[in-house]
Amino acid sequence: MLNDIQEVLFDAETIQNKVKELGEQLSQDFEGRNPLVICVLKGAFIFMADLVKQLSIPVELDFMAVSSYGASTKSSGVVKIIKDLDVTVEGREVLVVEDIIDSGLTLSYLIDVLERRNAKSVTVVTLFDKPARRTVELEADYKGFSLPDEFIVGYGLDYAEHYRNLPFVGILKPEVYSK
Ligand SMILES: O=P(O)(O)OC[C@H]1O[C@H](OP(=O)(O)OP(=O)(O)O)[C@H](O)[C@@H]1O
Ligand code: HPA
Ligand SMILES: [Mg+2]
Repeated sequence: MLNDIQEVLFDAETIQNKVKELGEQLSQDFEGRNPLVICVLKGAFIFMADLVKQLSIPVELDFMAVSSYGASTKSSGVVKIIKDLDVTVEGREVLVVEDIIDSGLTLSYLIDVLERRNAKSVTVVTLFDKPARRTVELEADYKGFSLPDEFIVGYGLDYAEHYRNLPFVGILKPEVYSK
């Protein structure tokens, strides 16, 4: 598995420091707002788990699974809800937790769904951002790291469901997906 990584971009400690920083900022900004924190599965599961441990305010958690990549390094363009929320977002201050914004299609679809369900506010925190790849205009309210236009894996991010368990984030060797 490690042989498939071309270069480590962010080691475990660098990621933890950034997650702590984001958690402290969000705790200040969401003080008194009782946010509903939504994890976008599967990719965001590790970021979500680490981030909520850094929140010092009361929060409620829920999970939603969406998918558009499958076993590809390019978005299919079709975002599918695989698992919906258990609770209603009507009137709630929602914080969406994403691992990465790439084309922006997943989040623009999700934000639209949450707004149509009458969330009071929708805020987005993403750990990674690839601004060069956007096909729809979209900015996260909070972001960890900006990335070059390379396909990355680890810390929740997969290629064909593999590598999610790596504790660091690295660039996948192109020969792995062009095989
Ligand atoms: O901005 P975009 O181009 O839409 O890409 C970002 C989305 O793609 C990945 O999810 P994926 O569809 O691979 O599902 P997964 O989280 O289960 O791996 C990632 O976790 C984001 O949710
Ligand atoms: O670079 C990426 N890696 C893994 N999953 C992704 N989904 C969108 N971009 C990426
Ligand atoms: Mg994926």
